[in-house]
Amino acid sequence: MIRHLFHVLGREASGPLKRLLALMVGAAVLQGVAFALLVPLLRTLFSRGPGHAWPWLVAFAGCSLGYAVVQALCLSQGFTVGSRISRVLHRRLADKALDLPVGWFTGTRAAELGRLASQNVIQVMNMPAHLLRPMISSVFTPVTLVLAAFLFDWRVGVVLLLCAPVLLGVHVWSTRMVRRLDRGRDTAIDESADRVLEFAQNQPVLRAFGRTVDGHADLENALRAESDADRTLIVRGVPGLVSFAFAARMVFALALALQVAWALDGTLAAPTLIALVVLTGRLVDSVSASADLGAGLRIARNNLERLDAVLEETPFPQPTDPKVPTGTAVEFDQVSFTYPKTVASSTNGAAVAPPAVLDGISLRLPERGLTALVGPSGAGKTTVARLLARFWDTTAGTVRIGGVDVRDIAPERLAATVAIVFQDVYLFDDTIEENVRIGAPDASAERIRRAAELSGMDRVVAELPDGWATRVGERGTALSGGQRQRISIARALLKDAPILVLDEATAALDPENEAILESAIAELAVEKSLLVIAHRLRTVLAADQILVLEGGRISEQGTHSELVDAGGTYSDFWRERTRAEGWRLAAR
Ligand SMILES: Nc1ncnc2c1ncn2[C@@H]1O[C@H](COP(=O)(O)OP(=O)(O)OP(=O)(O)O)[C@@H](O)[C@H]1O
Repeated sequence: MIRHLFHVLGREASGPLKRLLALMVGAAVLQGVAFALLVPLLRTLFSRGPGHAWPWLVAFAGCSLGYAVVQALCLSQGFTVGSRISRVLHRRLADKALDLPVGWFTGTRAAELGRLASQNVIQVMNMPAHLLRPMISSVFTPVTLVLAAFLFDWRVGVVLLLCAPVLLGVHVWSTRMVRRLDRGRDTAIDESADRVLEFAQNQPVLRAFGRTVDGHADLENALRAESDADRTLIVRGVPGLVSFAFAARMVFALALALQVAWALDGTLAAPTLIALVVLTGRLVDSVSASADLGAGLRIARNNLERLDAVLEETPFPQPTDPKVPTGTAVEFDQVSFTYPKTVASSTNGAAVAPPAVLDGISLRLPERGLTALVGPSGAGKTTVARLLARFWDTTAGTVRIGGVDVRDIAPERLAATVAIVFQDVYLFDDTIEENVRIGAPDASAERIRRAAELSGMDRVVAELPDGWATRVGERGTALSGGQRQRISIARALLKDAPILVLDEATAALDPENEAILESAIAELAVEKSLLVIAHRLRTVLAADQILVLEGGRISEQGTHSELVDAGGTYSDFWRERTRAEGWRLAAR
C-alpha cells in the first residue's frame, strides 16, 4: 500500500513522505526497545532488588522520552505531509483532466472525478497521520520485540519468529477476502449516489409525471443492491474480520504455555518468566493493533486504487510536431467510430463493448457553404460533430481540416478553428455578458453587438431589466430554454471560428427567433463552413448539400430537390416532416 501511495503521489511529494516514514520507523523501534527494557528491569527488580534496577529504569525512561519526542514529530509532520498530499493530488487530477479527451467527461465520470477530488483525497491526506503511524508501529515494534526476545531467551525468540509467517498468512487471507467484499459494497454505494444525484436533477420531470421514490426503479434497485452488498459484507466478512485477532491470541497462548513449561522444568528463571510474559503481551497487543487498522487500510487501498485508475487513464495524444492546415475544408475519410467501453453502459456492472456508431463514412464540407446533416435519432450526427472537434479520436479513418489530420493540429489552433453549439447548453453561474464572452474574452463591443444581433441575443438583453448584467443562475436556470440557447449561439458566433457546427441549435427557439437564426445562418455560410444538424425544414431546405446519416453510413447525399426526387429516406423524412409541421411538399 505504501508503494501504491508513492505511485499515486508521483515524485513531487515522495521526499517528505520518505522522511516521515523514517521517523515513524524510528518511533516504532524506540517503542519496542522501551518495552524490551522492561525485561532486564523486571528481572533485576525481582532477582536483585530495587537498588540494582536504577540503571535499567533510567534507560527505560530515556527510551520512552525519546519515543515521545519522535512520536510528536511524526504527528506534526504527518499533518504537514497530509496537506502536501492534498495539494499534489488535486494538481495531478487537474492536470489529468486537461490530458483526457473532452468526450471522457460524461455525467457519471464528472461525478466520479468530483468524488475523487473531495472524499478520496481527504481520506488519502489523512493517511500519514492516522493510518501510516499505527501501521508502521504494528510491524516494527513487534519485530524489535522478537529480536529482543532472542537476547533474553533464544527459545522464546524462535517460537515468536516461527509464528510470524502464520500471522502474516492469516492477515493476507482475511484482508483479501474483506477487500473483495468491500469493493462490491463501494461500487453499490457509488451507484446509489449516482442514482440519487440523477433523481434530484430529474425532479421537475419526475414530479410532472407524479413519480415518487418508489416509482423510480433505478434508484430503488440501486438502494436494494447497496443493502444486499452490506448484508453480504457483514455475513461473509465476519470470519475475515475476527480471524487475525483470534490468531494473535493463539500465538500469545502458545508462547505463554511454553514459557511456563520451561519455568517448570527449571530452564527459565521465575523473574525472567515474568518479564518475558510482559514482553510477549506487549508484542501481541502491538500485532493485534494492526487488526483494528484493517478497515482503514482497506478503505485507503481502495481510495488509492480509484485515484490511480484515473491518473493512469491513457492521455489524449497530442501532436509533437503540429502541422498547420491550409484552409478550413473538412474531410471525413472512411471514418469509423465506437465509443469506449464503459461500466456504466451495462446493467450488471460489467464493462460491455458498445456497438459501432459510424461505419466508414466519408464526407466533405467545403470552406464556405451550408451542409445539413440529417438522420434518425441516435444515428450518430452529434458524434460526427464531436469527431470534427476532436472530442474523441476516430476508431479508424481520418478527419482532416485544411488537408491536415486533426490529430496533427495543435489543440489551441483546432479549438480556434471550430465552434460548436450543442443541444445541451452549458452556462456558468455568471452574467449573460460573461457567458457570451467565453467565446472570445477580449472581443470588442462591436463584435459582441454583431454576435448578439445575429443570434437574436440583442432581443433577450433588451427584454431583461439588468440587460447584459443579468445573472443566468446555476446552469442557466434563471433563463428560459430559448434564452439559454441564444446565449450559446451568441457565444459560438463571437468566437468567429471559420468552421461552425450547430447541433439542433434551433430546437428551443420560437418561430420568430428561428427565422432570425436562419437568416444569420444564410449570412454566415457565405464566409464560413457551416454544418447544421437539424430536424427543422427551412434550415435543411436552404443547405448547399444535405447528408443523410443512417445505420452508421452516409446513405444519401445531394441538394434538397435531388434527394426528394430520389425517393429515398430523405424523401420520406421530408414528407413526414411537412405533414407534422403542416407544410405542403414543395421542392426548392
Ligand atoms: N458518450 C457516449 N458514450 C457511449 N455511447 C454514446 C455516447 N454518446 C452517444 N452515444 C451513443 O452513440 C449513438 C449515436 O449518438 P449521437 O448522439 O451521435 O446520435 P444523434 O444522431 O446525434 O442522435 P439525436 O438526433 O437523438 O441527437 C447512440 O446510440 C448513443 O447512445
